[in-house]
Amino acid sequence: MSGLQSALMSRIGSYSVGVTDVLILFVAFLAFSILRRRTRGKLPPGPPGVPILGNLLDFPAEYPPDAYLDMSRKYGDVISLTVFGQTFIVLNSATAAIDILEKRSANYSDRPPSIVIEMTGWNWALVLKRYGERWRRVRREIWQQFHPNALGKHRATQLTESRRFLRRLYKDYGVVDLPMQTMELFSATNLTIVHGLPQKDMSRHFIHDLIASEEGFAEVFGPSTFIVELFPWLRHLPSWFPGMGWQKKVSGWTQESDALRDDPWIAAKNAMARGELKPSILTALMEGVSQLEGKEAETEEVIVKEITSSIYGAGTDTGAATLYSFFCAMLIHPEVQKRAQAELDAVVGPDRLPEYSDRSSLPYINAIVKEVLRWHNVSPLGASHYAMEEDEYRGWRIPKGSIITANIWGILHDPDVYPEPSVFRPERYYKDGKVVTDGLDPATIVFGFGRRICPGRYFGEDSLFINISSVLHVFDLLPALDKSGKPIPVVAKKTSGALSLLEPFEYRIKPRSETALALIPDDL
Ligand code: HEM
Repeated sequence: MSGLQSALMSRIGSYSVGVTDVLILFVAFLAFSILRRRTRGKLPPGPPGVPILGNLLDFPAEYPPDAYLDMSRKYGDVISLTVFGQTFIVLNSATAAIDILEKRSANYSDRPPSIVIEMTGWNWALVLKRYGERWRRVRREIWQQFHPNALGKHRATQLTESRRFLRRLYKDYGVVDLPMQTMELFSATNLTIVHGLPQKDMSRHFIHDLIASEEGFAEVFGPSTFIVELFPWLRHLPSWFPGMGWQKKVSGWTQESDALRDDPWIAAKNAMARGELKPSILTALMEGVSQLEGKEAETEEVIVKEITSSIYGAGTDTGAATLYSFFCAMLIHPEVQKRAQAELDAVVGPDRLPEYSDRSSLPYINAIVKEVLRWHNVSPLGASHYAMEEDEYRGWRIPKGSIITANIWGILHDPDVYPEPSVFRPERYYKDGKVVTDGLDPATIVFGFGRRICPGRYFGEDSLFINISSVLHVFDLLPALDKSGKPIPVVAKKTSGALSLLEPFEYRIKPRSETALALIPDDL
């Protein structure tokens, strides 16, 4: 049973008081919905559903993006599902996602309202903020730091952290697992650029905060499925009251969300007090705060914390999970690895590591970056958007308050658009020694749409470029061997969830030569 399905079921199951009232409400509601549907135009097609429950049982039990793509073969690229009067619209083609979420962004830039988000305080994170003044302010500040012309100032840190990553990959091979290695890389890069933390304060503690907060985040990130969303007054009942067990979960998630927001901030404040904080996004923003006093200063400080934590929260595990999938792709496709290394040998040569200035001369590496983003897209359903007003698309009605999901994974794994979608093939975007996307660039899809499009997209791609090129320049990535010395086959198995990871796989790492190994600085 899918998260949404089981949670909605449990909503029904856990409601034990006033069943008759609820039934009357449902019947009245059903009559009202049928009448409204008849008079106000049709919703986009979708499974027919059943009385009362609507499409509750149609929500996919297994990996939803694949199931939505299958559904779209029957009903078309825009499908609708309705549960208790809430319309969910799933967009399964780039055309529909761009038409609705991008071209009509003025109407679709809100996020679904959620009492659980309010209760947990998760709305400090930009990605969950409702559309409005606070969202605009936080987003503007983040964009100023990560638009294409601002990226140059971050590159020295990205390079240093990338070199450290190479060293740890080799030195800690077999001691620290690869998912943790990639998390350390992105965590350290962000904590330096965003918070200005000195090297000695880089702790796995912040990574653990991120991992610990994932369950609660996943729950609030998808449309929230708690009974309190239907009956808001339940939030005022004590947690010992029958049926209020969910409140304990919410309280745990609140603590985890607070820790993710506050821990790097506290570490930065401590480092500042010791005079050890480095110039960073945080120090630049706090300079502005230091000119203010009283309440105004307090409010501004909260905003700065929301900015810095939003970047750390959104930009660490997404990058790490994507880079992890790159390693998997290289083990499965040694021919891609060899072709990339030939390009690196020709352009960069044996005497140095790749630099950002090499990027335009490394089209095959750039094609790999695009294919990594597509092949294992880590945010398969993106973030939900919310229709602020009623709308019409291709003659269908999109009611005000509809929750709109772009099936990013489905769009990027549609065999009609990307033949043999499960095969990792950078050649999809590589022709005659150039990157040619022919309108198929995954980077225009994976980062979402419209006014809510990921503000870290250029920075994310920059990080992937430097790390992918550096790893391939120095190392051969190989499957692990079993006891009899045979390579262990690697299978890319994805996990379901708001952030999709690849399940762990074993690997070996081998320096391409002594000269290549010697390129990794040991004094960083
Ligand atoms: C491979 C890496 C990444 C992927 C696949 C990714 C994907 C996404 C997606 C799908 C969204 C939702 C867009 C929408 O609502 O339509 C998003 C939002 C966001 N991303 Fe990223 N992202 C990545 C890296 C980053 C990085 C490095 C940063 C920070 C520098 C970042 C910061 C954010 C923020 C703050 C939002 C919320 C934007 C808003 O709601 O207005 N992301 N990202």
